[in-house]
Amino acid sequence: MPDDLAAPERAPSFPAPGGQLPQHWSKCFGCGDDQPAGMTMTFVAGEGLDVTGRLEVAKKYQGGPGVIHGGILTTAFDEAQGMACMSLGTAVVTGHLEVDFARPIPLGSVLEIHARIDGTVRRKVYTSAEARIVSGPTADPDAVVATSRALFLTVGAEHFEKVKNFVDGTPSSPFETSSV
Ligand SMILES: CCCCCCCC(=O)SCCNC(=O)CCNC(=O)[C@H](O)C(C)(C)COP(=O)(O)OP(=O)(O)OC[C@H]1O[C@@H](n2cnc3c(N)ncnc32)[C@H](O)[C@@H]1OP(=O)(O)O
Repeated sequence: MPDDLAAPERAPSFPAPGGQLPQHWSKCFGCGDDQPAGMTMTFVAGEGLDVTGRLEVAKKYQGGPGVIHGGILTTAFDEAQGMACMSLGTAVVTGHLEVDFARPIPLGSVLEIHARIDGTVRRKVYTSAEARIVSGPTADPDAVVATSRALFLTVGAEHFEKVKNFVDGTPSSPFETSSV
């Protein structure tokens, strides 16, 4: 983490604390409601540059016997930290993401992921997040079961222009911050 982090302003377009965030794109595997294979994560805005996301760990997300696949949890962290970046009011993409898997997460759990922006340096947005099981066989809202850090880069519309011929569906942008 660099020591010259700036503390960005929360964008006026970002929902009020406790407000539901709209999906950033209906075909998104993480949050879209028009993606049959997707995880349909939902998010609520925090007080600052942060969000709390919810994921129901369905049977189809099994990796090892009885537990969530590590890639699914990684995707959930990507989505949650990306949604926290929506508080900037600027489109971002993931540049780097890392996850520490601290405890097994059984199928049937409901995960809450709290994600935040820690600061920015030029176009670089540094984020972090942690996951807790709030419902299910091993629920303990005080225990952190996994943590993540990520680096997002702010991008302009030209980033998505390069791949526009491969888009499946009609792009929508509820915050007017993202081409997808
Ligand atoms: C929005 C809501 C939720 C979304 C959740 C899901 C998000 C996603 O999954 S996005 C899809 C996955 N990500 C992608 O497809 C991105 C693919 N990568 C790229 O397009 C490019 O590498 C991109 C845009 C990240 C960076 O490229 P570019 O814009 O040319 O940046 P570049 O000029 O090289 O670097 C800018 C700065 O970032 C740094 N940087 C870039 N990539 C990295 C990296 N992987 N690790 C560390 N630093 C990096 C550079 O060192 C540079 O730092 P500095 O300002 O100190 O010199």
